[in-house]
Amino acid sequence: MATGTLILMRHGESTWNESNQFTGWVDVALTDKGRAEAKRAGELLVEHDLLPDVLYTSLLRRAISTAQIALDAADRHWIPVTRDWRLNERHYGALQGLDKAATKEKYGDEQFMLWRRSYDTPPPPIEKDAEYSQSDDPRYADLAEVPLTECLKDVVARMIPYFTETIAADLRAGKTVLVAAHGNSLRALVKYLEDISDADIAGLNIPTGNPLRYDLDEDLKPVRKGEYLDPEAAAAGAAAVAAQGSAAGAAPKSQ
Ligand SMILES: O=C(O)[C@@H](CO)OP(=O)(O)O
Repeated sequence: MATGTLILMRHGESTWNESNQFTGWVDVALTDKGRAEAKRAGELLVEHDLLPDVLYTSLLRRAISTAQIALDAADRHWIPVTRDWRLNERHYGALQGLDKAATKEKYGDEQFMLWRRSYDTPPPPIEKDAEYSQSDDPRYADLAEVPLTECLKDVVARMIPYFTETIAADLRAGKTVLVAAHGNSLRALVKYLEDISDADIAGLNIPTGNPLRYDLDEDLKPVRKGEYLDPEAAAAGAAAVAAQGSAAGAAPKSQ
């Protein structure tokens, strides 16, 4: 018997996606293209008759704004919202703010890919008083410790208990749940849902602003692989994310 429906949505293009900078917990805004992607995502929800009952977002404005624009387009701007730091992007440590292509050039392909996509190698920690540190950010005042860097394994450790203990309750109640989050926090959740190995998860990239649908059984396991509502755009978007850091992967400028 199928239970609730889970929709995962990475935020639309951000200003630092456009400028090709490592972002992590830095709270950057959407570009015009990102806002257009968010609106299109909302239209896709309507076209697929997938109207969310509840929304979960990270504490970062690119996810918050994307969800708000998408839900507004779907006339579901009024649904209950829960925001939690556990859905935040992976903290990118001392790489936050750096240009991806310059970082790849400086440290080489192998180190660059280890930091970007390995399961358990975190980037170097950020200094607590660095420009792009979140150590003094009031939104994290309740955390015992604000991360100074994270690898994907660390994100799995914070994200999956939140999914199984909190989000799962809404899914078990039969609700359609929208989770608006980030490339790497959603990679952690997809890894769990689709039981992807630590090695294979390196090859998974999540495109911006394209809802990914999961129908779950009563054990909250997907009855089939996740399906993007716009599969063609998703394939192109995932390839563009994978190529970031190379000249060919530079994000096109939004108009
Ligand atoms: O910079 C980041 O925070 C993430 C997502 O934009 O980048 P990457 O895809 O390189 O992990």
